[in-house]
Amino acid sequence: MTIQRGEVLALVGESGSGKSMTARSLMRLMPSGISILEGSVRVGGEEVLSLSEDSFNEIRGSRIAMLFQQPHVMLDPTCTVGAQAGEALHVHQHLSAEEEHERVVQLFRDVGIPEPEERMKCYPHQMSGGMAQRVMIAAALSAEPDLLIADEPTTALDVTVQAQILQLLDRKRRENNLSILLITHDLSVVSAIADRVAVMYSGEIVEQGTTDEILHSPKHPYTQSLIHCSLMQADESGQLYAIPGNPPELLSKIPGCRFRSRCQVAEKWGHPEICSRLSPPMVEHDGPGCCARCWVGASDDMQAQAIRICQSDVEGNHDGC
Ligand SMILES: Nc1ncnc2c1ncn2[C@@H]1O[C@H](COP(=O)(O)OP(=O)(O)OP(=O)(O)O)[C@@H](O)[C@H]1O
Repeated sequence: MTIQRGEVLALVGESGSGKSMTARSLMRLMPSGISILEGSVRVGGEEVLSLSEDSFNEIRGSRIAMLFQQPHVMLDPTCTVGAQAGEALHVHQHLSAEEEHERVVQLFRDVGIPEPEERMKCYPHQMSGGMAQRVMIAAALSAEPDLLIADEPTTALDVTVQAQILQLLDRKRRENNLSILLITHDLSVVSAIADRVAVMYSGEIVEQGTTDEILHSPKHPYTQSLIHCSLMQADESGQLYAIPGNPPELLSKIPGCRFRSRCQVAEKWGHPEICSRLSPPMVEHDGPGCCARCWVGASDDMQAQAIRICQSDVEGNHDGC
């Protein structure tokens, strides 16, 4: 994924597809026992995956910040919210206690927390979910990061508070030219705030594009099914649409497309054996940055080559086209 300055990229996909783990990997906040085996993370062109833990600490919280789903779970119940919101300032900007206090008051005011001086003295349990999330946003933005990773920031909130928090994030993105990676499975949130969307399935990005293209003209069969599900439409028998089957185990290595066993498009397509045997290529559609990992949308040449490989019954490790 690439996120431009001031852009909101939504990362969507069903539960368990690996969205949160991807976000945590960017921050190097994986659960214990999990490590990054391969890949690359660049911030403003600088590769940060190879940095030492000390060097990465300079970036975490200052250039990349993270906002989590349940503010009451993430906030420390034994510390005042003012102290917690000032922590990144303390670590990264080395302000005096007085300057830090002033800055937190400003931040609280900026994110819409009324009576900030008073509220700073509160403990998390004394705040509503919406106010606690505003504290988290103030804390995350305190060191003026370039990128905010927001993992389901509104899922635990009711719809009116959800709209306020989205408005706040949208305003901060415009004011600070902030880039946001927004993780969600709520497509109404995507349409409200995202510029572009990346769709994840079973640990892989299977499609990327502008919000308009993904929501109104999705190319990948999984994205099409996801949007169909979100419409909550019942069929003639009154059944709500659901994607049949379950995703494969994330760590399982399976030949071909990971969505194959649930894909209704492959069934109707003339060459489903390709989908079962060869890993699909990422195919560009409708201009740069819009692409889908599916054989059905591949060029005639790519499909012909894949058919030849399948027909010649070569069993080697064909990865992609
Ligand atoms: N790259 C990976 N390598 C190995 N295991 C992974 C990887 N990504 C995710 N997992 C495993 O899959 C589980 C689900 O991943 P994750 O919580 O990131 O999914 P999610 O899409 O954020 O789901 P939800 O929407 O329910 O929060 C993780 O607990 C982890 O065990």
